[in-house]
Amino acid sequence: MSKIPVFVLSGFLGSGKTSLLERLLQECSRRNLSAAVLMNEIGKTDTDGESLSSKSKMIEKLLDGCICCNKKSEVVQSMEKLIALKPDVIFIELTGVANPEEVADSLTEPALINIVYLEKVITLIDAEHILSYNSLFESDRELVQTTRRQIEVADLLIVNKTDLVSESKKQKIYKVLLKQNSTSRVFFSTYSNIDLHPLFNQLKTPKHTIKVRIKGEPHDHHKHHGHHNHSYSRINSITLKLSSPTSTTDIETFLKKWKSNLLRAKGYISLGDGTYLMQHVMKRVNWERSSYTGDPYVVLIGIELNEEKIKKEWGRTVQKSGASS
Ligand SMILES: Nc1nc2c(ncn2[C@@H]2O[C@H](COP(=O)(O)OP(=O)(O)OP(=O)(O)O)[C@@H](O)[C@H]2O)c(=O)[nH]1
Repeated sequence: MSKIPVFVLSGFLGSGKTSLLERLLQECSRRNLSAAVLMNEIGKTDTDGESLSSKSKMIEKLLDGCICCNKKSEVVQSMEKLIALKPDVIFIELTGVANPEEVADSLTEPALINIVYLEKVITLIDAEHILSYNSLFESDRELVQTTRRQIEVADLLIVNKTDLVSESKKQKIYKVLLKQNSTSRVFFSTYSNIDLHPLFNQLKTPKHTIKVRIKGEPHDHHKHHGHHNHSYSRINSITLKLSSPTSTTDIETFLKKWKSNLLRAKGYISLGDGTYLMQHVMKRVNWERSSYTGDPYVVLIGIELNEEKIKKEWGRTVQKSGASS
């Protein structure tokens, strides 16, 4: 029996992993390949899963924690559930603050090693923000280290969001990436739109040996005297609910208040004329009409977000919207 190829999709918060996953699922369906997905979200709620559930029926979700830290023990169980469905290929989308090595390591667990193999670690790079990570996260060396490892261990680097940067910035990013990982192929894209043929054509010759190819120093978290190499350091997430329609201005004003502590926010929000998927990466906000019918919510992911303060401010924002709607 040939082993099932596993693609690990890595990259910092908001870099374009889900956009790539959607393209990969479309390509699988075009090729009549059944695809299973293991999704991991730091928060308790799963915004991306809503849009993906129409594209794959084989989805396992690990919420409220990071697959490479406190959820690591559950990876094997989730993978076994997916394997039982006999997919042709499995995609694992990591949280933006996960270290892909840890997941690669999980695939070598006895229960999985003879059934799956790591085909590729693909790391998405947010072209707009990558060059500011060092200064943005200067107080959090662990986070800087994680973003570096995501680049260093990648088999394929996709510099995404190139519509938001100049040609000279693209060249600068390319040079930085080459320094950190000289063997990976580098693609430039918008909305994670790359030529997927080479990725799939290679799958015609299934491999029979596990290939957990980690570049650089071998990493063994057991050597850290029992201290697991956590990737998400001081990152936390907060889920906020809202019952009445609000406005984009109120939400965006609320989001701005948390400045650089807020790295990512997403959720389904009802505005006057229907429900929207709101996506916020660093300072940029996108609103997209959605057919979501569940209860509206927003998830905030950031560095040491002050839950009490945020919930209080949210209360004021929601009340204001409620009063004016
Ligand atoms: N301008 C622009 N926006 C993009 C591009 N790619 C993705 N986005 C937007 O960036 C936001 C985040 O994209 P996702 O694909 O959800 O990123 P992600 O890495 O899965 O995000 P998380 O896993 O939630 O951290 C969404 O609003 C996308 O529509 C791009 O190339 N250009």
